[in-house]
Amino acid sequence: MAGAGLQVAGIRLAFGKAMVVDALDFSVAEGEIGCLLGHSGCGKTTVLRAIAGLERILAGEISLDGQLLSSLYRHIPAEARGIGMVFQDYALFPHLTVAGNIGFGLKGLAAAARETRVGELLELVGLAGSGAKYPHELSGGQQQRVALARALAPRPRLLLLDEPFSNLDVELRERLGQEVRTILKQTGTTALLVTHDQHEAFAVADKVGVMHQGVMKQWATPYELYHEPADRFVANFIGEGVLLPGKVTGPQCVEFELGEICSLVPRSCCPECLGDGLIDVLVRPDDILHDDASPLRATVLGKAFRGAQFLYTLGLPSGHKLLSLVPSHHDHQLGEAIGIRMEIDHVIAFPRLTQTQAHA
Ligand SMILES: Nc1ncnc2c1ncn2[C@@H]1O[C@H](COP(=O)(O)OP(=O)(O)OP(=O)(O)O)[C@@H](O)[C@H]1O
Repeated sequence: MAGAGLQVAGIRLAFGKAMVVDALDFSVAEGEIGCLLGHSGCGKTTVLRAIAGLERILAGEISLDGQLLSSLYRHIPAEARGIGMVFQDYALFPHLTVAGNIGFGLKGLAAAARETRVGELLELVGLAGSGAKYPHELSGGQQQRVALARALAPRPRLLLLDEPFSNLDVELRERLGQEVRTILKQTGTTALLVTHDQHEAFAVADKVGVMHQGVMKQWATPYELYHEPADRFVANFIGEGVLLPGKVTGPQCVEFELGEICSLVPRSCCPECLGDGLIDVLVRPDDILHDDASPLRATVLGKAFRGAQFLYTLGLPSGHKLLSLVPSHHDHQLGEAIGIRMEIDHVIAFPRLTQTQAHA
C-alpha cells in the first residue's frame, strides 16, 4: 500500500515559547523498526508523544498508513489512532492478572476470542502458563514482556516504545532488546523506539535517527551511521574514535600523521570544495591494529579491559591521541611504545573548522 508506515514531515513542537523540535523529518516503512536516539532533553519523547496524539504539532504533518493524523489544523485523538505504547515503567494494572492486563484492550472481542488472543500473546512473549499471576509476582523483564503483549494484543498499526528497557539491568536489557526485535519482526509490527542507549538502538532498530537539540542530524541504518556519519556530531556521538588533522592530496587521497590513504573521499572534502585542503580524519579504534613490525610507534597512555580486547589510548609523536582495540592477550604496560598499523577501509573526514566555527 502506498504510504504504508509512519511519515513524519517537517514537524515543529514547542512548550510555551520554547521550541523543542523543529523541521523534523523521518519515515518508518511498514514492518520496520525505527529508533530516535539522543541525549536526554533532545526532544525524543516529545516527538513520540506527538505521534501518539498526546502533543499537538505547530507545523508539518504526521501520517500513518497514508492517513493524516496531525497537522496544524488536524489532530486525531490519541485513542482513535490505533497506536500502541510501551513505557519505561511498564504501567501494568496491579489489580489485574497477567491475562487480564493483556486482554485489557480487547474488550470488543467475545470472551472466547479474547482468551485465544491472550493465549497467543502469552506464547509469543514466552510467558505461557503465567496468565493467572499478578504483576508483582513477575520480574522486571517479565513485566515488560506483559506490557509488550498488552500493547500488541489489539494489533496496533504502530507500536511506540519509550525507553522500554531502561529499568532493567544491562545484561537483561540486551537480551530483552533482541527478543523484542524478534517478536516485532514475527508479527510484522511497525514500531518506533526511543532511547539514549546506542547499543540498544543498534540491537533493536532497522533505522536510527540521531537527534540533537530538537533537530534530526541523520536518519540511517546503524551501519551507515557508524561508517558514513553525516557530520561531526554524529561521528562523535556514534561509536568511538578521534579526529586527526589531515590534508587532501588528490581527488581520492588524504594524508595525515598515520600516512596516506587513497580511497573514496567524502564529497564535502573534494579538493574543489576546500580552499586549503585541510580536513579532520575520523579514526575508529578498529582502524588501528597492533603490529610489532610496524615502524609507526605510539605510546600506551591508557587501557580499558573489555574481556576479549583492550581499548588502548595511544599517544602519537605529535601529541595527538588515538584509540585502538587490541586482543587482550597483548597486555602492554602504560608508557610502553608499541607498533601500530592503520587499516582504514574508507575515509571518513570533515572539512577543518575555522576558528570561529570551532568556538561556536
Ligand atoms: N510538558 C513540558 N513542559 C515544558 N517543557 C517540556 C515538557 N516536556 C518536555 N519539556 C522540555 O522539552 C525538551 C525535550 O524533552 P523530551 O522529554 O522530549 O526529551 P528527551 O530527549 O525525551 O529526554 P529524556 O531522554 O530525558 O526523556 C526538554 O528541554 C524538556 O525540558
